[in-house]
Parts: sequence; structure tokens; C-alpha cells
Amino acid sequence: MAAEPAFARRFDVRLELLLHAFGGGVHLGAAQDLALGRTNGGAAGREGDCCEDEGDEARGSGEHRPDLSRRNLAAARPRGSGVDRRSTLVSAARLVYPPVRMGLLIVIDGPAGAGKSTVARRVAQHFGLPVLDTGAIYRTLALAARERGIAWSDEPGLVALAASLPIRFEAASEAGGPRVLYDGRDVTQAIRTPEISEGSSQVSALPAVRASLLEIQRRLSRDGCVAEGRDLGTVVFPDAAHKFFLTASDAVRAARRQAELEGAALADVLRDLNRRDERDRSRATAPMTRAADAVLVDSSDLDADAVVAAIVSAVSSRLSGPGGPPAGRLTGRPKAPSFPPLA
Ligand SMILES: Nc1ncnc2c1ncn2[C@@H]1O[C@H](COP(=O)(O)OP(=O)(O)O)[C@@H](O)[C@H]1O
Ligand SMILES: Nc1ccn([C@@H]2O[C@H](COP(=O)(O)OP(=O)(O)O)[C@@H](O)[C@H]2O)c(=O)n1
Repeated sequence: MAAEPAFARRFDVRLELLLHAFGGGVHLGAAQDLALGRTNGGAAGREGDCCEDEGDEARGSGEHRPDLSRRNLAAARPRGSGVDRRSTLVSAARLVYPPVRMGLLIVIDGPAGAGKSTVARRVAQHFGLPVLDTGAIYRTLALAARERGIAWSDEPGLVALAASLPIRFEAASEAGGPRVLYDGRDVTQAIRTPEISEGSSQVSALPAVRASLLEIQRRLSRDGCVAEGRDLGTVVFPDAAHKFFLTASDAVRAARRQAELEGAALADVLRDLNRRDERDRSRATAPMTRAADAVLVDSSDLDADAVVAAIVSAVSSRLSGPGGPPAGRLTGRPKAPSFPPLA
């Protein structure tokens, strides 16, 4: 049974966004209805147990939190051919859980270079969901401020800018991520420079800036998506049923980022990354931290395929587990979110 883009909705917001899904796109704008172009994915079946609940001993927290360790992940790799596996799961999943109506929300937080964007796109593709790249919003705000001569420390100026930021995300090729348009201009590459990375971290540390961008993130995700960022599991979507905290060692993350930046010295990349992580972790408002109920995924020794398989498996297991999916997620509209105010 093919899923219909059942929820066309007009978002009357100034901040225009287009979420993307591979093979299609989610186009969202002030003057346009939401229309979902779903992928061929949409699987939500059980793929085998990969994930044990383990104490977070490494952090000494004493809390009982799930951890997708390398050992557990061995069992998470897909079995059989991708096509067979997918078609079986799609059939089963669509009978039980029509993907569009689920309002399935998967959040992935973690530090720079952990693999959030890469993994989010592929998990989204699997479930037929759009992706919400929250970091791109902060990055575009930083770029816009720079171009307009607004200091990255000018909180009122940044809030005013955020309120009328002409930003749009558009689906790009299947191989790449979404294109980011600022004032009609493609800034996809421009927002990924080290300078704008630093700026995004600075502007995102300001409480009023975060507050001004909070509601739009919730509205955009209301009908389901894979969202990636820093504070999604803790502040933006504390009620999300599927939370992951994706990380990797500093050295691994820096090496990954260096590979993306032509000619960058590893030491410089590592220094910038550490500085940004430290600011993201220590800011007073919505710091980057693992939610108590987020599954920890350490990708230091895992390739992206393994991480994707683990997350897909964990979500699928939860959806088809004894408790079933979370109430209010499977039929009709998702329950109205009730989120705490931004602290
Ligand atoms: N598990 C992984 N193993 C190896 N490389 C990865 C992995 N996940 C992502 N990458 C690569 O690392 C780089 C950074 O990944 P990205 O998804 O942009 O991270 P983030 O969004 O967390 O900053 C990309 O070039 C990506 O291809
Ligand atoms: N939900 C989010 C997402 C990003 N950010 C900020 O935006 C910056 C850029 O985010 P990003 O996800 O694009 O960064 P990378 O992980 O891609 O390097 C981060 O360093 C954070 O300071 C945030 O504060 N909260």
C-alpha cells in the first residue's frame, strides 16, 4: 500500500525551509504547501537485535543507558541482499505502520564530524522521511550576519535577523545533501567553511537566538523526520521516542573533517573542532549533551554503513517490540508536543 503525502499543510512562517528526502523532497515555504516526496524506503520492521541496554560505565554515570557498542553492532549489519531485505520490510512495515502517518521522529545529536548528517540522510532514506539539518540553520544565520555586518555577539541584532531570514533548503542530488539557499543564493558550500563553523557556534550560544529558532524546528518536524543537531534530544524534542547520540574520538572526527576541507592542516582542524565542541558543551543554554534516554553510538571504529544499520535496527526493533510504537505516533496526527520552555 503506497503511502500518500497525506499531510499537506501550509506553514505560514517567515523562515522558509525545505526539508529534503532522497529521491524526492519536502518543500516547505511561506507561500507553498508542504508536499512530501518520499523515497523508496519506508521500512520499519525488525531486523534483528543489535542493541543491548548497558550501563554507561565509561562515563561513570551509573545510569542505565543503551549503548550501541562495536560488539553489539556486529549483529546489526543487514542480512541478505539489500533489495530483498528492504522489500520484505517495506511490505511488512507498510501494512502495520504507514510511514507518512506515523509522524516518526528520530533525533541524532552529537559533536562535529561524528557523522550525523551522513547517517541522518541514510536513515531518513530508509524510513522514507525528510531530514532536518538544524546546524545549517545556525550556519546560515552566521553567514547572513557576517554579510550584513552584524557581530556574532550581537544578540538583539541576530534575533532580528533570525526573524526574517530568507533561508530555504532544497533537495539536491541523491548523492549529496540538501542545497541551502539564502535569499535565493546557493550557500551550501559557503556555510561549511571553518569561519562559518566558528560563527555558527558563537551565534548558537546566545539564548535569545536559540529561542528564536526553537519553534520553527518543532514545527518542521511535526509530521516526522530525522533531525540532527546538538540539543534535539534534550531541549528541542525531549519527547522524541528515538534518540541517538552519535560520537567518535576527537582524532577520528578531525580526520574526517580534514578530508572534507581541501588543504587544511589536521592540527588546525582539530583545534577548531575542539574549540567549537567545548563551546557547544559548556554554553549555559541547551548545551550539547547526551539525553538520558538517548542511545550512544560511538562511530570511531565503525563505517557509516554499520552506524546506519545499527540505528535503523534499533528504531525498527522499538517500533515492532512488545511495547509497540509510542502512543499517538501511528495513527492520525502526532500528539501535540508539549515541550518545556528553553531554559
Ligand atoms: N562512520 C563513519 N566512518 C567514516 N566516515 C564517516 C562516518 N560517518 C561520516 N563519515 C564521514 O565523515 C565526514 C563528516 O561526517 P558528517 O556526517 O558531516 O558529520 P557531522 O554531521 O556529525 O558533522 C563526512 O565526510 C562523512 O562522509
Ligand atoms: N541543534 C543545533 C545544531 C547546531 N548547533 C550549532 O551549530 C554549529 C554547526 O552545527 P553543524 O551540525 O552544522 O556542525 P557540524 O557537526 O556539521 O560540524 C554547531 O557547532 C553548534 O554550535 C547548535 O547549537 N544546535
